[in-house]
This record gives sequence, C-alpha cells and structure tokens, in this order.
Amino acid sequence: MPESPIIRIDGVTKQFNPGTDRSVTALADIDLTIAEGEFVSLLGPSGCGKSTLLRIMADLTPPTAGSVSLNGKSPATARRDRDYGMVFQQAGLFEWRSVQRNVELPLQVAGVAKQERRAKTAAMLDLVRLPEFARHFPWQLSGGMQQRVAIARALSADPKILFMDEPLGALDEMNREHLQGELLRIWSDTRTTVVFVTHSITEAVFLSSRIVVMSPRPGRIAASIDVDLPYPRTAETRTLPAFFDKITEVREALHGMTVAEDAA
Ligand SMILES: Nc1ncnc2c1ncn2[C@@H]1O[C@H](COP(=O)(O)OP(=O)(O)OP(=O)(O)O)[C@@H](O)[C@H]1O
Repeated sequence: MPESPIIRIDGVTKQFNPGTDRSVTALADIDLTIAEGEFVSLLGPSGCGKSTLLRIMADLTPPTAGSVSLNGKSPATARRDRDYGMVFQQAGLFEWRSVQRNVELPLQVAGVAKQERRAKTAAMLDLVRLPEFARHFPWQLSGGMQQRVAIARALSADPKILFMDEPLGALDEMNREHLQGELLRIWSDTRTTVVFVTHSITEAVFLSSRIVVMSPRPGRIAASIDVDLPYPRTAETRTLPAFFDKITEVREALHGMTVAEDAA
C-alpha cells in the first residue's frame, strides 16, 4: 500500500434513496488508496458502482458514510483548487465555442489572463496532437478528435488527477485502440494520476498499472491486480503472451467473483 497516497478512500458506502422502497446500496465499505502517478482502472459488471465511486471522488455525489481525500484535501476543496480534471463517455464540448475556446474554458473560469490561456491551450492542443484544429468547431471533428479535445480541456489547468468515466466507450474499435495508445503517451508526458472506469478487460490490461476489480452490487473491492507489463506499451504489447496471461488472470478474478455471488 502506498505510504502517502494521492487518493485515499476510507470505508465509503453509498445508498441511493435511503429509507424508501427505492433504496439501492450501490457501494459497501470501499477502502482504496492510489499513489501519485498510478494508472488505475475500475473494472466490474454493469451496475457494480464504478461510476458512482468515481463521482464520489470527483465531488459530484456525496458518500452516505466514509471519507475521501484527494491530494490531502476533501473532494470539494480539491475541486475548487482544480486538483483534478474529468472526462466522460460523451466529450460534452460546447458546440458554439471553437476547439481553442473549449480547451481554455477552465482557465477562463479560473480568471487566467488571455495571453496565458492562449499559450496553455496551444500547448494542450500540441499534447493531444490537434494543433491545426484550434479554430474548428466540435461538429467539424470526429468522435475520437472530440475526445482528445475533452482530454486537453480536462488537463488544461494541470490537474494532479484525471478521472475518466468510459472515455473511449463510444468509439469504434480501431479508433479506441489508437486513442488508448495516445492516452498512455499523454499520461507518460504529464505524469498525471489516472482513475479510469471501463467495462473492457483488454482495455484495462493495456492501459493500467493496476486494476481494481469490483463485485456486483453492492460494489465492493474484490481484487487489486498489478499489471506488470512494461511501459511504453505499443501495438506489439497486445501480441505478447504476458498480455494474454494478464487478461486471463483478470477474467478469472471477475468470473470467480460472479460465480461466488451466484452461489451465495
Ligand atoms: N442517481 C441514482 N439514483 C438511484 N440509483 C442510482 C443512481 N445512480 C446510480 N444508481 C444505481 O447504483 C448502482 C451503481 O450504478 P453505477 O452507474 O455506479 O454502476 P456502474 O458500475 O458504473 O455501471 P455501468 O458499468 O453500467 O455504467 C446501479 O444499481 C444504479 O442503478
């Protein structure tokens, strides 16, 4: 366990609509620590609470019990200090703003002067390899390019942490694999800590330094699996026996848990 984790989750439980007949316990007793610079994927069956856990970390919904600390602060303070950025399945760009003006929006909200905003935005568009699209509008870009803009926007204020909720889930397979490679390059350039929600075992193994496997509802942590494949990972990584072995190990962790639940 990391000594001074950048993310610390202690005893988090989440109940929706408590005390009503629509009450749902989405998460139970989650303890998790994540060290600076890790790339951690949350993996588990649909409805196990992956998004809910991410949303609790990102101060989008409060836990019913337990606590979260980000960079030593409460999620609300970390949000104010722009310690984290967030990317969702839909890029969520503002259609009436150019790419440049989408990316600079968090800096504008933070009151950063125009010249500095423009310089930072240019650097971010270089990072995601879209420098020539600064003046385009979102509708002029492919889905994959829109997601790159969303990543540039999430990183524009230099957050220490990047929360990603199935950010590549809407892309076709080829685009998705390409963006996985790009995401690892961006992660290695920025050294941001990434927490990534996905349904895909292959995606989790390719990207992550560690995979946290969650059990069906109520979501609990069933396993934490280190992915010791060396970085940088490339198309060749996908052909290695060690890659397939890790996929099998993760699949068995998921399957074992499902069988145990079925037997219960
Ligand atoms: N706002 C809400 N009100 C009531 N129940 C909710 C709410 N949000 C989520 N839930 C329930 O909490 C459980 C966990 O949902 P969550 O979206 O976190 O799961 P998930 O693992 O991310 O699922 P998926 O992989 O399908 O996106 C589900 O049973 C869901 O129906």
